[in-house]
Parts: sequence; C-alpha cells; structure tokens
Amino acid sequence: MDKVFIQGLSIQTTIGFYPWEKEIKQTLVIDLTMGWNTALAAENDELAKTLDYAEISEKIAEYANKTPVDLIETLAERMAHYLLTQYNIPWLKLKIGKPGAVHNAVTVGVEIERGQQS
Ligand SMILES: Nc1nc2c(c(=O)[nH]1)N=C([C@H](O)[C@@H](O)CO)CN2
Repeated sequence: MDKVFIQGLSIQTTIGFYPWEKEIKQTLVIDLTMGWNTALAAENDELAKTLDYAEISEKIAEYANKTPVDLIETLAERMAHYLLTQYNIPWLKLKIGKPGAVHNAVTVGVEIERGQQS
C-alpha cells in the first residue's frame, strides 16, 4: 500500500495527568503515516484525489486542542478514529511524542496502528 506521511509535526496543546499540566500548553510531536492509493492523484495530477498533508496537519492541531485529556494514549486513540472516519483512510500509524515529559529522555510517547493495511 502507498503511504502519505507527516513527520515531526510540532503542536502546542493542553495535555497531562497532573493538575499543573491542565494550566499550561506543552509540545507534542506527531508522526503520521496513512495508507492511500497515491496513483489516483498522480494519474491527472489532482490534489483532490489524495490526502492533503497540509490540511491534515492543521486538523490535527485543531483536534488536539478541542478537548484536553490526561493521557497521550487517549489523544492517539481519538485522533486515529477521527482521521480514519473523516478522510476514509484504510490504515494509519500514529506516533505522539511528548518531549518535555521526562527530563532525561529525548522523548516519550505512544505509537498505534489502526485500520487494515492491504
Ligand atoms: N503512558 C503514559 N504515561 C504517562 C503519561 C501518559 O500520557 N502516558 N502522562 C504522564 C504525565 O502527564 C506526564 O507527562 C507528566 O510529566 C505520566 N506518564
């Protein structure tokens, strides 16, 4: 399956388990790979027939700021569901890193795959 991807998308949002985290914005870094038949767009050079990575990058930032949650697991699950249904994506891999969370780690986070990869 062909893929459209977004790598290292940095967004600011309110997220975290601890009360102090609910008062601030923190950086999340998102890597997203989406299964898609890219030949459809290439055939007649049409943006409308592919996944617009610019549009999806904006939607991801908007979505992350809609309803604050405690865990990045929760955000990943909800965001994956939103993207799969909104864009008819058959399969995706979504990684969310929270680089400021553990001071002696480069980053920490979760990676999930949802849907069917044919
Ligand atoms: N697996 C996870 N572990 C932790 C999370 C999380 O979202 N998933 N969150 C926290 C705190 O919010 C942390 O980021 C504060 O430093 C702790 N562990």
